[in-house]
Amino acid sequence: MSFRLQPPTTARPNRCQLFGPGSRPEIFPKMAASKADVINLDLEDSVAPKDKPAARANIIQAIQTIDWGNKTVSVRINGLDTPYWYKDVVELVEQAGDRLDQIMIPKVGCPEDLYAVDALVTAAETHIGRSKSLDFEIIIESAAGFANVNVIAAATPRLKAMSLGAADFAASMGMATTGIGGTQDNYYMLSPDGSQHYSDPWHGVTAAIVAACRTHGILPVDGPFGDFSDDEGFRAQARRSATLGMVGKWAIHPKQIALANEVFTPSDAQVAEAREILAAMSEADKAGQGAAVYKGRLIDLASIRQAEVIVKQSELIGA
Ligand SMILES: CC(=O)SCCNC(=O)CCNC(=O)[C@H](O)C(C)(C)COP(=O)(O)OP(=O)(O)OC[C@H]1O[C@@H](n2cnc3c(N)ncnc32)[C@H](O)[C@@H]1OP(=O)(O)O
Ligand SMILES: O=CC(=O)O
Ligand SMILES: [Mg+2]
Repeated sequence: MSFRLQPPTTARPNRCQLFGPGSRPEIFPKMAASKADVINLDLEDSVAPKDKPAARANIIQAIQTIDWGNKTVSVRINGLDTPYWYKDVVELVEQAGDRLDQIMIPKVGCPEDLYAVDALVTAAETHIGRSKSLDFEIIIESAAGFANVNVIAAATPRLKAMSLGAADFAASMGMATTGIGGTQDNYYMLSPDGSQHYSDPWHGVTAAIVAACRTHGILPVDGPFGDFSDDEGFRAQARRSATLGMVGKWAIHPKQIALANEVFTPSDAQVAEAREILAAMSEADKAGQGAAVYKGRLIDLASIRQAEVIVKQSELIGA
């Protein structure tokens, strides 16, 4: 560990973020009744330009009137390259009330994007005397976002979570695909025997997001998987993200909620093994040893930190 200690990551369940267009208020009660940890009411790309004002009004009314339980309630605003975002911010802060926990800022490319939104949110909060400070989450979904992810992660203490947006990311990077996440047909390695092995085109940016997030105590989240008919494709993508350190994944259809919760909730077997490792290391400590053998493999002080990740995650979720 560096002399500069890694801060603890925001402590909240964030296994599944369920999205719904702000222009479809009839689904809001279903979203509230779902098993998603985070609700993302959308003002951005799932809402047609002519519907933006009505979507804002729908969302503000729904935040005030629907019982969202203990979910994190977040609204995705429009990007800073549009004429919509400032009204999104001002109307939400001034009218939505304290049940609004967070706004999601899409297509963030540099820390100054967050500085600008922070300045506007701070002014609006001060103007109305809002007692609860609004949190931010962002989407990394551009070449600039990828290139600047580390400085973006340090931009404001409001920032609590960061998602990978595979669709816009692919477009911005000029990737030859129309798929939203998952395996891509042409991204494979050829084995000596001629068989194809698929690689993960999202690996680089995923690892960069996780590193930036963990450095600054922010939750790293995997974004959308577009083919909601492909459960196994979703699971495979989510398992890769979880293995790399992400804490959850978006659901763009209710079918995907259970899949995300399944992958991002540590299994009983994982938790039991983590507890056994902690117990074995406790015994080793009593015997004056820093290393021990568990099921035929080395465990040492780093194994304690690895096991604690799983135990803490299960305790946070209450699994
Ligand atoms: C790349 C990105 O930016 S992704 C993020 C932005 N995109 C979004 O927010 C899209 C979110 N998803 C949706 O809008 C919708 O799920 C769609 C368009 C994909 C599919 O909608 P539908 O055609 O209504 O789906 P479908 O008929 O399978 O719905 C089944 C049930 O789930 C409900 N439902 C659909 N979507 C949602 C949702 N997001 N949340 C809660 N319930 C939903 C339907 O109302 C329906 O309910 P019912 O059984 O009571 O009638
Ligand atoms: O906003 C999400 C994306 O994939 O683009
Ligand atoms: Mg996007």
